[in-house]
Amino acid sequence: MEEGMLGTSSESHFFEGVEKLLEIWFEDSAKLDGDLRNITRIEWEKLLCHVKCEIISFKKNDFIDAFLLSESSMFVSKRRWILKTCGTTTPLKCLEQLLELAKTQGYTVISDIFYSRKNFTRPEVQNSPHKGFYEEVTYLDTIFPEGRSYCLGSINLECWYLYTFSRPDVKALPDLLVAEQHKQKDNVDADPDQTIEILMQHLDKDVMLAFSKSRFASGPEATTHSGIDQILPDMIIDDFLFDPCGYSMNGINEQGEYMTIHITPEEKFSYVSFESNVALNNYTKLINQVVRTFKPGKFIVTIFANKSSLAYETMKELEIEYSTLSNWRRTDMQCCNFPSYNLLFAQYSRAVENWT
Ligand SMILES: C[S@@+](CC[C@H](N)C(=O)[O-])C[C@H]1O[C@@H](n2cnc3c(N)ncnc32)[C@H](O)[C@@H]1O
Repeated sequence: MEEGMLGTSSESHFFEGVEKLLEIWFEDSAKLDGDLRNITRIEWEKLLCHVKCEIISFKKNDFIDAFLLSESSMFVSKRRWILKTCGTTTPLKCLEQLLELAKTQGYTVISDIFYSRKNFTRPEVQNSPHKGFYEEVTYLDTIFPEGRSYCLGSINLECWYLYTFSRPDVKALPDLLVAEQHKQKDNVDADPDQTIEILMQHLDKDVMLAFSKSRFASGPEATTHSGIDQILPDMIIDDFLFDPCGYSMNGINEQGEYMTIHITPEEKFSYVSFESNVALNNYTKLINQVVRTFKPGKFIVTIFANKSSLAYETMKELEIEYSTLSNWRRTDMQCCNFPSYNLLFAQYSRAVENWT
């Protein structure tokens, strides 16, 4: 019964768990009280219509507003906006509206933008402009003429795409540029920032059973049973269990950090993503815990760290330590230095069946 429930009941059933991830940082606002969190829920709902998803839950603290969406999550801080959406959503289509909303808060200059995603399992079911990375880049280039695009990993197998630009590389949108690009380069990275993503596939069938309505009635039950609440225990969790299966959670803590996990448990296309900006000087323990919680057959890790972050100097150590773990075979590893961020990309597949 349970096997059938997470197997495909109809051969045509498919859900693209792989998310499109947009993160935008604005330069300090020209308005004294400028804050993206002043934007009303109604405005966000209108913006999300362009993406084709809805808000299903909301939690906030003094630092961050966390929206759980029908297809993943949105996090809003004073000058940073993150949108992560899966399925056949169209997040790039809300960009122009986002920039208009940001302008109402005095945010007219972008300091960093990151658009990234893993290769889709079924790119042919996506909607424009997400039918391929080239189409996405062409669309982004019409808005940000100075962006740069990259592909990490193996272009003919598994890969991860990134479109980015950072000041001082890039200016703001031509029509939104204000004349006050007065910050010195030394101040650009005043806020430490790091983001880790772990994108997992071929997940353990028994672990995935927890993320279905036939097993648990609610998100909190699945969170506790699976051990998700132990990954970063200081996070206040907002979780949701979809019917008949599927799970999403956001966590926020008093340091203004977030975590988010999204689970597509169907056996034929199982996928779990973990993302957090928690500040750690070594991510090995966190990666091990996430991997032990979900038991994937393969996964990708990406870590972005700017020059002020704890993680910046230790990314290389992480790589050395983690590649020595005997359970995993590293199939790819690349490091990139961008103007204000370092990026580590690594891909692993399970070498042995042993989960100890
Ligand atoms: C919870 S969302 C999470 C997607 C996320 N990007 C991931 O990591 O897989 C997707 C899962 O929920 C299921 N689901 C059930 N009802 C859904 C709905 N109304 N909208 C989106 N997903 C739904 C999908 O079949 C899938 O297993």
